[in-house]
Amino acid sequence: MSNETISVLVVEDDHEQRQLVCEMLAANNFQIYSADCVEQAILVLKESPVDVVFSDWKLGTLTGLDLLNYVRKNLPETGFVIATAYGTISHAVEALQRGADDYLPKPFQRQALMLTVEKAHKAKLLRNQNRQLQAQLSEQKQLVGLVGKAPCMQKVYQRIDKVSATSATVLILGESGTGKELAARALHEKSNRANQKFVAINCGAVAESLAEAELFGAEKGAYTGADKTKIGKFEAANGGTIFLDEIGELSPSLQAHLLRFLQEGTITRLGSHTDIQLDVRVIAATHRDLQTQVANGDFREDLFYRLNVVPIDMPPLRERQEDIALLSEHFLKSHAKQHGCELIKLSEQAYRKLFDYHWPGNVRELSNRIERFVLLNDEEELTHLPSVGKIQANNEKLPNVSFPDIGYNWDDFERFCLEQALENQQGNKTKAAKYLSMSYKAFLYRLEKYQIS
Ligand SMILES: Nc1ncnc2c1ncn2[C@@H]1O[C@H](COP(=O)(O)OP(=O)(O)OP(=O)(O)O)[C@@H](O)[C@H]1O
Repeated sequence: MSNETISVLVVEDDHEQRQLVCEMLAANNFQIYSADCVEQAILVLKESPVDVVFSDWKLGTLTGLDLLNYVRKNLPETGFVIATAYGTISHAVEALQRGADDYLPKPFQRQALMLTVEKAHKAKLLRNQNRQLQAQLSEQKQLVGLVGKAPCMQKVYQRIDKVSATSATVLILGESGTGKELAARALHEKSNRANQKFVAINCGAVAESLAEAELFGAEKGAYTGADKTKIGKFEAANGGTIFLDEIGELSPSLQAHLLRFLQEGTITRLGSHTDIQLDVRVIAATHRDLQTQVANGDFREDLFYRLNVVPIDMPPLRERQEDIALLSEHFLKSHAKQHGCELIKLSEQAYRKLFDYHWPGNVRELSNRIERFVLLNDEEELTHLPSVGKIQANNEKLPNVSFPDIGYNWDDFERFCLEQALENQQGNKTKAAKYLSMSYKAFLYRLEKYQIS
């Protein structure tokens, strides 16, 4: 390794020793700074941060460890070597534990001194490189994160920024496709749990009979077919974040379990009596109006308040028209890359039509439409968007349902629609999903939810 530019601060209270070490290093073309105590060393470092600090353990009233603490706190990348007296191996161990790169027992040979200083310098370069890579990575994360500059999105970013440093429970509200899951991931990635797991679960997509085991785990034999212990999503997320999508779909019994976790930080696996303490941040989301669900008695009020500590509202796309061009460009690029297609541009007329559309499926719909455009390169197809007028006209085609005064159970109604659609299409699920203008996956979710076979 070239040592032409390596700068070393030698900290030693014994004048002769200091002189000797400095001379040895200078003879090998290191750039030398020196100090005889911790205080002076700090002054030197403030003026000229060096590549490596070579410090004696014993320095008057303070020790090399005090200097090491200062360096790790204020100049964390700097290499650090500590020289220890013969027979004081415990000092060496302590220094390594506190972040020194190496230690050198006294007395030492010139060669050993050179090797250890070079080793500390290498460690410094690695830390430096690591920091640069981390910075690049977080830049890339931003690129795959939330796109949008509208003032209502700025508010979302500010909220995310403010709460990401805490472990507060967050409730993300907004229509389907507005980016609730993306916001939850952004929150996790900005938090100090970023290196831990982010576990997402759609509460509406798990059959009720399996939901407890899925979320909280189950002991072997807890239910038919449980032939081994199952770790639930909460346990899997320990140390990290759990994202509970469609929280409004949670059954009353699971609402009680979740409330207990939020109050006490513990869960119990199905079939067990032992509490398990966990450290999991909860982010919940829903496209439903939870307050109405509370008023209707479908959602526990106490749980609602526990979840609603910090609400984040994801604005619908029609309320941030200024972001449509930005998002379109983003999806043109990302889908072209994903499918290995040429990057194509949209005409001004096409953009105008996109701006005028009301986007009931929000950003997801825009992404899907642009993806189709990237694959088919058919601008006419992309801009052939149903107008608001047409949607209203469609309302006339709705079946004439009369609602009884005593109210109506939404779940019964949904089940009724699913069964009718299946009957109408002679049990063909693909056709029934199409009949209800629903994706096949969404249709299957609901069949499973209502256990319609
Ligand atoms: N601001 C945004 N920037 C870039 N992509 C976005 C943005 N918002 C949403 N998307 C994309 O739109 C799609 C839907 O987003 P997401 O799943 O986060 O929405 P959601 O609100 O959780 O939907 P649902 O309520 O249906 O679960 C995803 O592909 C996501 O990457």
